[in-house]
Amino acid sequence: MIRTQNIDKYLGGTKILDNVSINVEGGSIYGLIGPNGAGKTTLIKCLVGIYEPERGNTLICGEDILKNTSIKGRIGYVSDFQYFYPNFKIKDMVEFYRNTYPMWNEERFKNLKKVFKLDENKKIKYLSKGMKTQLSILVNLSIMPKVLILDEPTSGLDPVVRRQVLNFLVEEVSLNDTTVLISTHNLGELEQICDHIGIIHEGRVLMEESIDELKTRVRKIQVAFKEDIPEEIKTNKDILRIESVGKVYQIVANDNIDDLIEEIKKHNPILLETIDMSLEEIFIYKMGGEGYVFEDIAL
Ligand SMILES: Nc1ncnc2c1ncn2[C@@H]1O[C@H](COP(=O)(O)OP(=O)(O)OP(=O)(O)O)[C@@H](O)[C@H]1O
Repeated sequence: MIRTQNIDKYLGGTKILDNVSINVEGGSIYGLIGPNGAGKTTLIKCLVGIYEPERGNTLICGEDILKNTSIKGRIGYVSDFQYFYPNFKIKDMVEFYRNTYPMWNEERFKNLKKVFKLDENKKIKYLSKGMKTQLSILVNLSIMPKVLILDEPTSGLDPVVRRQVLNFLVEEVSLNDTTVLISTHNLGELEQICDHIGIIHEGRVLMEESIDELKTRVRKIQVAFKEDIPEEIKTNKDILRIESVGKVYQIVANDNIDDLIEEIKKHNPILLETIDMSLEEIFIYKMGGEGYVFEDIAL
Protein backbone atom coordinates (compact mmCIF):
# COMPACT_ATOMS: atom_id res chain seq x y z
CA MET A 1 0.00 0.00 0.00
CA ILE A 2 2.91 2.33 0.80
CA ARG A 3 6.12 1.27 -0.85
CA THR A 4 9.40 3.05 -1.43
CA GLN A 5 12.04 1.57 -3.67
CA ASN A 6 15.73 2.45 -3.25
CA ILE A 7 15.23 6.11 -2.42
CA ASP A 8 18.24 8.44 -2.32
CA LYS A 9 17.53 12.02 -1.24
CA TYR A 10 20.04 14.86 -1.01
CA LEU A 11 19.41 18.12 0.88
CA GLY A 12 21.92 20.99 0.80
CA GLY A 13 24.39 18.74 -1.02
CA THR A 14 24.28 16.05 1.71
CA LYS A 15 22.87 12.57 1.20
CA ILE A 16 20.07 12.37 3.76
CA LEU A 17 18.38 9.15 2.57
CA ASP A 18 20.48 6.29 1.29
CA ASN A 19 18.81 3.48 -0.65
CA VAL A 20 15.68 3.51 1.49
CA SER A 21 13.10 0.83 0.78
CA ILE A 22 10.11 0.33 3.04
CA ASN A 23 6.91 -1.61 2.63
CA VAL A 24 3.73 -0.85 4.55
CA GLU A 25 0.96 -3.40 4.14
CA GLY A 26 -2.60 -2.19 3.48
CA GLY A 27 -4.82 -1.87 6.55
CA SER A 28 -1.93 -1.86 9.01
CA ILE A 29 -0.25 0.64 11.32
CA TYR A 30 3.46 1.11 10.71
CA GLY A 31 5.70 2.93 13.17
CA LEU A 32 8.67 4.78 11.71
CA ILE A 33 11.30 5.28 14.40
CA GLY A 34 14.87 6.48 14.61
CA PRO A 35 17.13 8.91 16.46
CA ASN A 36 16.94 12.68 15.94
CA GLY A 37 18.13 13.62 12.47
CA ALA A 38 17.85 10.04 11.16
CA GLY A 39 15.80 11.12 8.13
CA LYS A 40 12.22 10.27 9.16
CA THR A 41 10.68 13.61 8.17
CA THR A 42 12.67 13.63 4.94
CA LEU A 43 11.36 10.17 4.09
CA ILE A 44 7.80 11.21 4.95
CA LYS A 45 8.12 14.24 2.67
CA CYS A 46 9.17 11.85 -0.13
CA LEU A 47 6.15 9.65 0.64
CA VAL A 48 3.65 12.49 0.27
CA GLY A 49 5.32 13.94 -2.82
CA ILE A 50 6.76 17.14 -1.25
CA TYR A 51 10.31 16.01 -2.03
CA GLU A 52 11.38 14.38 -5.26
CA PRO A 53 14.14 11.85 -4.59
CA GLU A 54 17.24 11.81 -6.80
CA ARG A 55 16.84 8.04 -7.12
CA GLY A 56 14.05 5.56 -6.45
CA ASN A 57 10.31 6.05 -6.20
CA THR A 58 7.27 5.93 -3.94
CA LEU A 59 4.19 3.92 -4.72
CA ILE A 60 0.98 4.68 -2.85
CA CYS A 61 -1.85 2.24 -3.62
CA GLY A 62 0.34 1.04 -6.50
CA GLU A 63 0.59 4.53 -8.06
CA ASP A 64 3.78 6.56 -8.35
CA ILE A 65 3.11 9.61 -6.15
CA LEU A 66 4.98 11.96 -8.51
CA LYS A 67 3.40 10.67 -11.72
CA ASN A 68 -0.22 10.19 -10.65
CA THR A 69 -0.93 13.16 -8.39
CA SER A 70 -4.68 12.39 -8.10
CA ILE A 71 -3.74 9.83 -5.44
CA LYS A 72 -2.80 12.79 -3.21
CA GLY A 73 -6.52 13.41 -2.70
CA ARG A 74 -6.68 10.14 -0.74
CA ILE A 75 -3.62 10.80 1.43
CA GLY A 76 -4.03 12.39 4.84
CA TYR A 77 -0.83 14.09 6.00
CA VAL A 78 -0.33 15.45 9.49
CA SER A 79 3.05 17.18 9.33
CA ASP A 80 5.43 17.82 12.23
CA PHE A 81 4.92 21.56 11.79
CA GLN A 82 1.52 22.87 10.66
CA TYR A 83 1.76 25.14 7.65
CA PHE A 84 -1.78 26.61 7.85
CA TYR A 85 -2.39 30.23 6.74
CA PRO A 86 -2.03 32.22 9.99
CA ASN A 87 -4.78 34.71 9.16
CA PHE A 88 -7.34 32.05 8.30
CA LYS A 89 -9.93 31.18 10.90
CA ILE A 90 -10.37 27.51 11.72
CA LYS A 91 -13.63 27.49 9.77
CA ASP A 92 -11.82 28.88 6.66
CA MET A 93 -9.26 26.10 6.89
CA VAL A 94 -12.01 23.52 7.24
CA GLU A 95 -13.77 25.02 4.22
CA PHE A 96 -10.55 24.75 2.23
CA TYR A 97 -10.26 21.03 2.98
CA ARG A 98 -14.00 20.52 2.40
CA ASN A 99 -13.70 22.01 -1.10
CA THR A 100 -10.37 20.45 -2.00
CA TYR A 101 -10.70 16.80 -0.99
CA PRO A 102 -13.20 14.76 -3.02
CA MET A 103 -14.04 12.28 -0.26
CA TRP A 104 -14.64 14.87 2.51
CA ASN A 105 -17.20 13.40 4.92
CA GLU A 106 -19.33 15.99 6.73
CA GLU A 107 -20.86 13.57 9.20
CA ARG A 108 -17.46 12.34 10.23
CA PHE A 109 -16.21 15.89 10.60
CA LYS A 110 -19.14 16.79 12.87
CA ASN A 111 -18.54 13.75 15.07
CA LEU A 112 -14.83 14.40 15.38
CA LYS A 113 -15.39 18.11 16.05
CA LYS A 114 -17.29 17.22 19.23
CA VAL A 115 -14.16 15.52 20.55
CA PHE A 116 -11.59 18.14 19.58
CA LYS A 117 -13.67 21.10 20.82
CA LEU A 118 -11.97 23.73 18.66
CA ASP A 119 -13.53 27.19 18.37
CA GLU A 120 -14.12 27.55 14.63
CA ASN A 121 -14.00 31.34 14.78
CA LYS A 122 -10.49 31.43 16.20
CA LYS A 123 -7.66 32.51 13.88
CA ILE A 124 -4.92 29.96 13.22
CA LYS A 125 -2.24 32.37 14.46
CA TYR A 126 -3.82 32.35 17.93
CA LEU A 127 -3.84 28.56 18.26
CA SER A 128 -1.38 26.71 20.48
CA LYS A 129 0.89 24.04 18.99
CA GLY A 130 -1.38 21.28 20.32
CA MET A 131 -4.52 23.00 18.97
CA LYS A 132 -2.96 23.26 15.49
CA THR A 133 -2.09 19.57 15.61
CA GLN A 134 -5.66 18.78 16.67
CA LEU A 135 -6.99 20.80 13.73
CA SER A 136 -4.69 18.97 11.35
CA ILE A 137 -5.79 15.57 12.65
CA LEU A 138 -9.45 16.64 12.51
CA VAL A 139 -9.38 17.68 8.85
CA ASN A 140 -7.12 14.83 7.75
CA LEU A 141 -9.43 12.22 9.27
CA SER A 142 -12.45 13.93 7.70
CA ILE A 143 -11.11 13.51 4.16
CA MET A 144 -11.59 9.71 4.51
CA PRO A 145 -7.96 8.96 3.68
CA LYS A 146 -6.91 5.65 2.13
CA VAL A 147 -3.46 6.34 3.51
CA LEU A 148 -2.77 8.42 6.61
CA ILE A 149 0.77 9.64 7.29
CA LEU A 150 1.52 11.35 10.58
CA ASP A 151 4.83 12.94 11.57
CA GLU A 152 5.12 13.09 15.38
CA PRO A 153 1.40 13.82 15.76
CA THR A 154 1.16 13.37 19.51
CA SER A 155 4.19 15.36 20.67
CA GLY A 156 2.22 18.52 21.59
CA LEU A 157 -1.02 16.89 22.70
CA ASP A 158 -2.25 16.59 26.27
CA PRO A 159 -2.64 13.01 27.60
CA VAL A 160 -6.44 12.90 27.16
CA VAL A 161 -6.42 14.10 23.53
CA ARG A 162 -3.39 11.91 22.81
CA ARG A 163 -5.24 8.82 23.98
CA GLN A 164 -8.27 9.81 21.86
CA VAL A 165 -6.09 10.32 18.79
CA LEU A 166 -4.49 6.88 19.21
CA ASN A 167 -7.96 5.34 19.55
CA PHE A 168 -9.05 7.13 16.36
CA LEU A 169 -6.08 5.67 14.48
CA VAL A 170 -6.86 2.13 15.56
CA GLU A 171 -10.56 2.67 14.76
CA GLU A 172 -9.65 4.16 11.38
CA VAL A 173 -7.75 1.02 10.42
CA SER A 174 -10.36 -1.44 11.67
CA LEU A 175 -13.43 0.38 10.28
CA ASN A 176 -12.10 1.83 7.03
CA ASP A 177 -9.10 -0.36 6.31
CA THR A 178 -6.92 2.75 6.19
CA THR A 179 -3.15 2.30 6.02
CA VAL A 180 -1.37 4.35 8.67
CA LEU A 181 2.30 5.34 8.91
CA ILE A 182 3.26 7.18 12.07
CA SER A 183 6.59 8.62 13.10
CA THR A 184 7.11 9.20 16.80
CA HIS A 185 9.68 9.07 19.58
CA ASN A 186 7.05 7.81 21.99
CA LEU A 187 7.73 4.10 21.63
CA GLY A 188 5.45 3.16 24.52
CA GLU A 189 2.39 4.41 22.66
CA LEU A 190 3.64 3.03 19.37
CA GLU A 191 3.95 -0.42 20.87
CA GLN A 192 0.26 -0.33 21.79
CA ILE A 193 -1.02 0.43 18.30
CA CYS A 194 1.51 -0.64 15.65
CA ASP A 195 1.65 -3.86 13.66
CA HIS A 196 5.06 -3.20 12.12
CA ILE A 197 7.99 -0.93 12.79
CA GLY A 198 10.80 0.36 10.62
CA ILE A 199 13.98 1.71 12.21
CA ILE A 200 15.89 4.34 10.28
CA HIS A 201 19.38 5.49 11.27
CA GLU A 202 21.68 7.90 9.42
CA GLY A 203 19.41 7.78 6.39
CA ARG A 204 19.34 3.99 6.07
CA VAL A 205 16.73 1.43 7.06
CA LEU A 206 18.22 -0.73 9.81
CA MET A 207 15.30 -3.10 10.09
CA GLU A 208 11.65 -3.61 9.28
CA GLU A 209 9.68 -6.17 11.21
CA SER A 210 6.34 -6.99 12.78
CA ILE A 211 6.24 -6.01 16.45
CA ASP A 212 5.14 -9.51 17.48
CA GLU A 213 8.05 -11.16 15.65
CA LEU A 214 10.51 -8.58 16.96
CA LYS A 215 9.41 -9.10 20.56
CA THR A 216 9.61 -12.87 20.19
CA ARG A 217 13.05 -12.68 18.61
CA VAL A 218 14.67 -10.02 20.77
CA ARG A 219 14.42 -10.96 24.44
CA LYS A 220 16.57 -10.69 27.53
CA ILE A 221 18.15 -13.84 28.93
CA GLN A 222 18.11 -14.22 32.69
CA VAL A 223 20.68 -16.68 33.92
CA ALA A 224 22.49 -17.82 37.08
CA PHE A 225 25.30 -20.33 37.60
CA LYS A 226 26.42 -22.14 40.72
CA GLU A 227 29.78 -20.41 40.50
CA ASP A 228 30.53 -17.11 38.75
CA ILE A 229 29.43 -16.56 35.12
CA PRO A 230 31.82 -18.49 32.80
CA GLU A 231 34.32 -16.28 30.95
CA GLU A 232 33.31 -17.74 27.55
CA ILE A 233 29.74 -16.53 28.13
CA LYS A 234 30.78 -13.14 29.50
CA THR A 235 32.92 -12.40 26.45
CA ASN A 236 30.57 -13.86 23.83
CA LYS A 237 30.65 -11.52 20.82
CA ASP A 238 26.85 -11.56 20.41
CA ILE A 239 26.25 -9.99 23.82
CA LEU A 240 25.35 -6.30 23.82
CA ARG A 241 25.07 -5.84 27.55
CA ILE A 242 25.25 -7.79 30.82
CA GLU A 243 23.88 -6.62 34.15
CA SER A 244 23.91 -8.55 37.40
CA VAL A 245 22.13 -8.53 40.71
CA GLY A 246 24.10 -10.92 42.92
CA LYS A 247 24.47 -14.14 40.98
CA VAL A 248 21.59 -13.46 38.60
CA TYR A 249 22.67 -12.03 35.24
CA GLN A 250 20.45 -10.33 32.66
CA ILE A 251 21.91 -10.56 29.20
CA VAL A 252 20.91 -8.59 26.13
CA ALA A 253 22.20 -10.23 22.99
CA ASN A 254 22.32 -9.31 19.34
CA ASP A 255 19.19 -10.49 17.48
CA ASN A 256 18.93 -14.26 17.47
CA ILE A 257 19.48 -15.54 20.99
CA ASP A 258 19.05 -19.27 20.30
CA ASP A 259 22.77 -19.93 19.73
CA LEU A 260 23.68 -18.09 22.90
CA ILE A 261 21.11 -20.06 24.91
CA GLU A 262 22.61 -23.31 23.59
CA GLU A 263 26.05 -22.06 24.62
CA ILE A 264 24.80 -21.16 28.11
CA LYS A 265 23.18 -24.60 28.53
CA LYS A 266 26.57 -26.25 28.08
CA HIS A 267 27.64 -24.61 31.37
CA ASN A 268 24.75 -26.12 33.40
CA PRO A 269 23.04 -22.94 34.61
CA ILE A 270 20.89 -23.19 37.72
CA LEU A 271 18.51 -20.60 36.24
CA LEU A 272 17.83 -19.92 32.56
CA GLU A 273 14.81 -18.05 31.23
CA THR A 274 13.94 -15.35 28.71
CA ILE A 275 12.18 -12.09 29.55
CA ASP A 276 10.13 -9.71 27.35
CA MET A 277 11.64 -6.37 26.43
CA SER A 278 9.69 -3.20 25.73
CA LEU A 279 9.98 -1.66 22.26
CA GLU A 280 11.86 1.24 23.86
CA GLU A 281 14.44 -1.11 25.40
CA ILE A 282 14.84 -2.99 22.12
CA PHE A 283 15.32 0.28 20.26
CA ILE A 284 17.93 1.57 22.70
CA TYR A 285 19.92 -1.68 22.62
CA LYS A 286 19.61 -1.92 18.85
CA MET A 287 20.95 1.61 18.49
CA GLY A 288 23.71 0.72 20.98
CA GLY A 289 24.71 -2.09 18.62
CA GLU A 290 24.99 0.54 15.89
CA GLY A 291 27.45 2.59 17.94
CA TYR A 292 24.79 4.99 19.27
CA VAL A 293 25.89 5.59 22.88
CA PHE A 294 23.63 4.10 25.52
CA GLU A 295 26.10 3.18 28.24
CA ASP A 296 24.80 5.72 30.72
CA ILE A 297 21.14 5.03 30.24
CA ALA A 298 19.59 3.13 33.15
CA LEU A 299 17.10 0.59 31.81
N1 LIG B 1 16.26 21.58 4.14
C1 LIG B 1 17.33 20.94 4.60
N2 LIG B 1 18.57 21.20 4.13
C2 LIG B 1 19.65 20.54 4.56
N3 LIG B 1 19.61 19.56 5.49
C3 LIG B 1 18.41 19.23 5.99
C4 LIG B 1 17.20 19.91 5.58
N4 LIG B 1 16.17 19.35 6.25
C5 LIG B 1 16.69 18.41 7.04
N5 LIG B 1 18.02 18.33 6.88
C6 LIG B 1 18.95 17.37 7.56
O1 LIG B 1 18.53 16.08 7.22
C7 LIG B 1 18.76 15.19 8.31
C8 LIG B 1 17.48 14.44 8.59
O2 LIG B 1 16.50 15.34 9.06
P1 LIG B 1 15.02 14.86 9.35
O3 LIG B 1 14.22 16.07 9.75
O4 LIG B 1 14.52 14.06 8.21
O5 LIG B 1 15.26 13.90 10.61
P2 LIG B 1 14.23 13.22 11.61
O6 LIG B 1 14.57 11.78 11.67
O7 LIG B 1 12.83 13.56 11.24
O8 LIG B 1 14.65 13.91 12.99
P3 LIG B 1 13.82 14.28 14.31
O9 LIG B 1 13.51 13.00 15.01
O10 LIG B 1 14.82 15.11 15.08
O11 LIG B 1 12.61 15.07 13.91
C9 LIG B 1 19.25 16.05 9.46
O12 LIG B 1 20.66 15.93 9.53
C10 LIG B 1 18.85 17.46 9.07
O13 LIG B 1 19.76 18.40 9.58
